[in-house]
Amino acid sequence: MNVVIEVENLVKCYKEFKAVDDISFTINKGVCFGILGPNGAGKTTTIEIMEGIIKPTSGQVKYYGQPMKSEIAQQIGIQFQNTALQDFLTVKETLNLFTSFYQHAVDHSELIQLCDLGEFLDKDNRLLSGGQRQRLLLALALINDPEIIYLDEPTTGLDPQARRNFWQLIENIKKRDKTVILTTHYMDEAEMLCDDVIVVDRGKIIESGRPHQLLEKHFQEVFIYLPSNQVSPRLIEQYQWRNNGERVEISSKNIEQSLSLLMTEKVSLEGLQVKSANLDDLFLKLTGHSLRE
Ligand SMILES: Nc1ncnc2c1ncn2[C@@H]1O[C@H](COP(=O)(O)OP(=O)(O)OP(=O)(O)O)[C@@H](O)[C@H]1O
Repeated sequence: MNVVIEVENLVKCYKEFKAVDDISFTINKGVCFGILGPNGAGKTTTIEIMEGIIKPTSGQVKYYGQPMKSEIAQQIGIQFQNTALQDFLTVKETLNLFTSFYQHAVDHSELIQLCDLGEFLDKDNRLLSGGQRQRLLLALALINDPEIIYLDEPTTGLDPQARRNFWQLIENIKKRDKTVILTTHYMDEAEMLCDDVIVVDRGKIIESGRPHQLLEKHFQEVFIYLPSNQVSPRLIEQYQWRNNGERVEISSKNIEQSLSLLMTEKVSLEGLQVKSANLDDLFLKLTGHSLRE
């Protein structure tokens, strides 16, 4: 696979504080690459250095083996977390305005379809819902038909349905062989969209790879859940199951064996749930603290 971006030993200090602490990774063409981590981990600082918006204290970022040049900047699209949209302009007028900034721009009808803007083209920017605003910001990031697209926490603050709609748009962009770099602290989003991820905590990469490979590497077990009132304290103590008062968690390396044990012990299986580990569980395991803390 072609390497598009190489990040080499990136460090960013704010006085004594290291917001980014010696980070290195590569991104291949056509992948959706996730930079994951909790608030303050250093995700935005890292991608702002990659985008050329801020300078690193040391280290470098290469595009196609070269330091960033103006021709490469033309191939990059950025959806910022907080882009100020012009008041009193409609969505259609905003597309026209941004198109005028570029020599080459994508056909509007294609963008409108790709980002699903059709229903609110004549709406004033100030009246857009959160999801509509994010779809417009995505369209603006795509207006110059970039090869590389940066999305910084694109679904933060959206309701679950709007998040899912947005994921579909990103899937559509991925199908066009674009390279997408996504920061997020939503692990379901990363699992759904990302081909490769780095997990960042306190400015350092603590794990990297394909989401499903990371989960296979770190978890051989699945989790079985039962309502607490169905499991006797004797069993909980004997098998050292976790009990949070509402439900009992049974970590199982062999689900058939665990289920037959429960049946032998005459535990009711009503309301039983089985869950595989996800990236949230991985983060907790790696750092000892949850992503949402
Ligand atoms: N200009 C600055 N001056 C001083 N400290 C800064 C500056 N910018 C960022 N930081 C600090 O660097 C650390 C990393 O910030 P960054 O915004 O990169 O984190 P993040 O992972 O993107 O978090 P979030 O999910 O909240 O956006 C934070 O502790 C932040 O307070």
